[in-house]
Amino acid sequence: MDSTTLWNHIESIREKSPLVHNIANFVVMNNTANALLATGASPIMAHAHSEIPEMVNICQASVINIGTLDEYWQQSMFLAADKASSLGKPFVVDPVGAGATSFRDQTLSELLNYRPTVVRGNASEIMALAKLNTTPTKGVDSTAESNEAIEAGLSINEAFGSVVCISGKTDIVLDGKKKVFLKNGHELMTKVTGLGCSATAIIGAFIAVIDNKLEAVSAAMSLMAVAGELAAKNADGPGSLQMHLLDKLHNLTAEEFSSLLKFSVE
Ligand SMILES: Nc1ncnc2c1ncn2[C@@H]1O[C@H](COP(=O)(O)OP(=O)(O)OP(=O)(O)O)[C@@H](O)[C@H]1O
Ligand SMILES: Cc1ncsc1CCO
Ligand SMILES: [Mg+2]
Repeated sequence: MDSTTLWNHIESIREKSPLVHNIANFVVMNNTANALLATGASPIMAHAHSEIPEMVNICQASVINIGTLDEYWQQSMFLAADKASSLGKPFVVDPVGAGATSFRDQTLSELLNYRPTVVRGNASEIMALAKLNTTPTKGVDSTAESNEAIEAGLSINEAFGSVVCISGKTDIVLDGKKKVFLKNGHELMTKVTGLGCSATAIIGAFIAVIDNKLEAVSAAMSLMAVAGELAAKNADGPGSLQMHLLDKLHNLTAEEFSSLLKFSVE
């Protein structure tokens, strides 16, 4: 895996424009749809029980985000995960606020049993998910560093086969064989809600078209972090960061990407 491979994957999303089904959350629904469009994908947000199986069937991947979970949406998520796994379609789970309440944890443990293609969360969420958490989750924000969650990520990969992404200052993407470390991004990204949710939605687009899932998730996270880093340079604060980020997801060039990307594989 090298910088050119990751860039080629970013271009393939722009060319193929996959249709991505999202069960998002009330906070980020608009932002994540816009992030997918800016990346070159085609988003559709849908959670009605009556249409989930058909929707999953026509889309190339699904994104399941538990951010504003309720009893109705919980069933939407199970329907989507069930249909995706029976059709062999890729899906990604964002365990927003894992460990905060037993309702979230029960929902997540059921979702994991459908063997998500990818799980992407911050360090606190990944540790809560692996039931190894010794640090209480502070709502939806992480209280831990991503490298503290590597063991937790590996245990999720071993139990459920998922590629695991732990986001933070360093984004870590792992499967049972390799670990990818991405050191781009900007601290200001933690001051805009739902950039992790946007990262997860973008992962949905990449797993829709790229067969190698470790590469797909690494390409998605490198796009998000490099675009965020460039956007932060032009931003006066969180409001303009969100605006510049959408622009950069859309118009990032090969030169910008290769000159900024900081990644390593172990
Ligand atoms: N301290 C940091 N420095 C640089 N980049 C960061 C930092 N923290 C997060 N990021 C970047 O922000 C993006 C979102 O990751 P983050 O870990 O904040 O997600 P999250 O906690 O799930 O966010 P949310 O729940 O608000 O969606 C990633 O692309 C990541 O690289
Ligand atoms: C703030 C917040 N609350 C539920 S979902 C969400 C968006 C970040 O995950
Ligand atoms: Mg999150």
